[in-house]
Amino acid sequence: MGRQSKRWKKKGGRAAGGRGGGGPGRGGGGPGRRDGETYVQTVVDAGNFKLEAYYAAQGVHDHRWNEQGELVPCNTVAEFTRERLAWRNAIASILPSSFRIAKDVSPELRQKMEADLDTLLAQTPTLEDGVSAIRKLQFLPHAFQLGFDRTKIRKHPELQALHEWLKAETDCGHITRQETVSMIPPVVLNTQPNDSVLDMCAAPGSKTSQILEQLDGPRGCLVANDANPQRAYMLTHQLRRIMHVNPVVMITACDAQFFPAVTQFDKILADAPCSGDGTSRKNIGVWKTWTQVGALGLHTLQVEIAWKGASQLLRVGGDLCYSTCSMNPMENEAVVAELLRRGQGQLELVPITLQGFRTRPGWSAWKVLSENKSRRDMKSQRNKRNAQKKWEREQQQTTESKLSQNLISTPVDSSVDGSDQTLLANGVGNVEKSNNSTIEEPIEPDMNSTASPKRENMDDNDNEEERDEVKADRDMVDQRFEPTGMNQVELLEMAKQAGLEEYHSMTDVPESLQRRVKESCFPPTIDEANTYHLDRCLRCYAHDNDTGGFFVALLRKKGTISAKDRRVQRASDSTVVVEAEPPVKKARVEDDDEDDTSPTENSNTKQEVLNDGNKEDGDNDDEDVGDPDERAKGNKISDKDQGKDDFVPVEGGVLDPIVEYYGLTGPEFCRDQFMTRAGGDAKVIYYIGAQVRALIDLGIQDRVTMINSGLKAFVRNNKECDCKYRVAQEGVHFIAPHMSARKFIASKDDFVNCLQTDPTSLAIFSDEFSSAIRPIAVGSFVVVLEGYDDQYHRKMCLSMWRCRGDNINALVAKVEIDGIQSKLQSMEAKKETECTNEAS
Ligand SMILES: C[S@@+](CC[C@H](N)C(=O)[O-])C[C@H]1O[C@@H](n2cnc3c(N)ncnc32)[C@H](O)[C@@H]1O
Repeated sequence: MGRQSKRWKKKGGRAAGGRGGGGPGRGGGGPGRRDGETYVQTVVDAGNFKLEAYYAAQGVHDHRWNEQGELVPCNTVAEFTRERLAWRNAIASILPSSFRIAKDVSPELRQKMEADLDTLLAQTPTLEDGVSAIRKLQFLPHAFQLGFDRTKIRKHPELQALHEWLKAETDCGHITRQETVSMIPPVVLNTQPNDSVLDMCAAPGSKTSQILEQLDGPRGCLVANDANPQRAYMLTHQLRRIMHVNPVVMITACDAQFFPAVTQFDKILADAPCSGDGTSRKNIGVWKTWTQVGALGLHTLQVEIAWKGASQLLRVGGDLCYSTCSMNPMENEAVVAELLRRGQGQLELVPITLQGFRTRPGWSAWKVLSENKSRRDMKSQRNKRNAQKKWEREQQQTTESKLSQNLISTPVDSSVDGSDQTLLANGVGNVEKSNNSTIEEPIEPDMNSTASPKRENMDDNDNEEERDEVKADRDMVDQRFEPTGMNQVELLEMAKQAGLEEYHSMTDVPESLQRRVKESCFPPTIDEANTYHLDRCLRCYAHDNDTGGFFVALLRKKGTISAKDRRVQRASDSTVVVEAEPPVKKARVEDDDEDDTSPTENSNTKQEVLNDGNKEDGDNDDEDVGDPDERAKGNKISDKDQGKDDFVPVEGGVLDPIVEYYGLTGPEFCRDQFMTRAGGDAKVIYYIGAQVRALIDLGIQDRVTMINSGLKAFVRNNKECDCKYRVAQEGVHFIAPHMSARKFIASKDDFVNCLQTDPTSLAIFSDEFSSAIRPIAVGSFVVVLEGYDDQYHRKMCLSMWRCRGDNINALVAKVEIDGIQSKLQSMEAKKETECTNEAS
């Protein structure tokens, strides 16, 4: 695939995956849009000299791929420079889109989807020279990387059909958009269907959902944890959205380095919090804020998280995958080396390869570089910068408010160009007048800023002076970067110009930096390097596969690491390996689990059901969800709330009538797997995987905040019928196999007729189907597509409601109905093709 040379061209605000402010430029077309593009381009072009000098000095550009596809040293200045520019251009261009087809999509549907995609891409013009429209990722079946980025797909008229297709398939859960490099750790971890897996830093959850697909059955277990309860809660929604609700998942919120060792897992993913400089292609903040301090500051946390995983939470023989989206050896090889050092031979690196994907071997040597500034210096520098920004913002706001009053009350100034007049005509008075243009500075999510966007005057037509300055700045960057030779002295000189110093050991490190620079930051000794095989780690660079930057390593545990071994304390290091787990404060977060408004059941359907198809009463399950303000208090915990979210067994008095009504039986049926929430008054009954239940019995809930687990099996009706609980669509595929009552097999036509959001008269169904349904009492029942009654994983079951009168109603969200319809269509298409083939 030709590498995409496209540069940043997004409008301000949304430009780099950042959060956009309002104001001129939003909505496109106006001067703000043009300026936003210029602004982002300006930031990226101006670069971050420190970042570039740091990585040049580390040796990122020392190797290149030759024509035979081998990684060879750069032997000349020209080779080095070419390599550096290829890297620089790649990290400064926008990340192309990538996605994968979900594993539970049937082979027929997958074939149809891939054919649809081929057709769509055949109609797509080549938008950039040398950019192929799509490539299949060889290291993961049914994963694709497109030649264009998300915004281009959304906005380019000729990509409209592709955009619609991606949107529709994403909505019904058939594809998951995920960065190419983010797909690597689950591939490397190679989870088996019955494994127990811990994802230590899981939010927002792209890798979690991929692992979940690998588990592929009710016997495994996946604990997805994140320190931030809000993010962990988002993870629940994310998994729901892509319909990866599964009884084997438990979502927790806990500092991973203190995760309680109540059990040991087969596989662990430590996708650690990192400085994220590999994300420069979607996060403009990297260019503006990167310093080496971020990585140094995270090194200890990364070691502690991964060490906790490897030493205590991983079973002997199990694998831990450590990954970051950073290229920094402080966050990568230095962390892995420290794990191997502490493991004293009980941990080893496993060689990994990714088919069809260029990766570079991990390093055994690197430099420890830092600015010689104390925390206090850095803080005061930051404060000064923030004060300056605040002042600029205030000036800006004052000017804007004066201008907007002026512009509204006075005729349009003839110097204002046509675009601004359009804005005024549209009633947008909030326009900066000087230089006839405005610009929004994007706010990146990682900046934690809620301040209004700063604007600068950088109109590329009218402000040539400014543009020249930017160009001069860029030229200067390039000049500073053009080494005359390639030796380390020169590279270090560049780093020095950027304010960085090299330290060869802890004794070199000034006292003021000793809290930041740890002994474990330094490269291994020669003896250590010979046994660690750090070259088995993988480095992924943006220009090698047109992706983000990434690092991944796979560690296998060979033997037990005893408490004594774990109590390692490095003599010259202030890092203490924490043995005792401090009590984890449980946090309560907003939770809608008891709220029967999950996306899997549309409000339209619910209304019909509650009105029993006859629209007579307004008995509403939603009323019972508690005071939303109370529930949205964030992660503060009160004594009252303590343990309220915990999962507890369902009382016999509640479960027995359900078991009887739906005839729940069979060798696999296990009452213990039905649980409810302590504070939920049994409004929802969850179906929980056996291994997850075992974790609950081991007391995990006493040590971590439980965000969510299992899936909704039954939901209380508050409606007069023989059973208080109806089957929830979310769990129907897991409940139906155990049902011996109120379950009906439907022919394809009857099944299709069930797929309505409104109550449907039984008169339109076959005699066989309607005569089976008519006699049953008002209440919940389940329909399974003929031929799928022994293939529940194919998800052809519907939760239905027998209404009063002669109606039935599907309790299924519109988006899920669409998904099932598209599955049925592809099955039909496949059948037709087979018939045609047979006939010919
Ligand atoms: C790189 S992101 C993880 C991305 C995620 N694995 C995915 O694929 O979507 C790092 C995550 O670590 C979380 N985090 C930060 N410190 C943590 C800690 N001490 N323990 C657990 N999670 C932590 C952050 O909230 C963040 O969500």
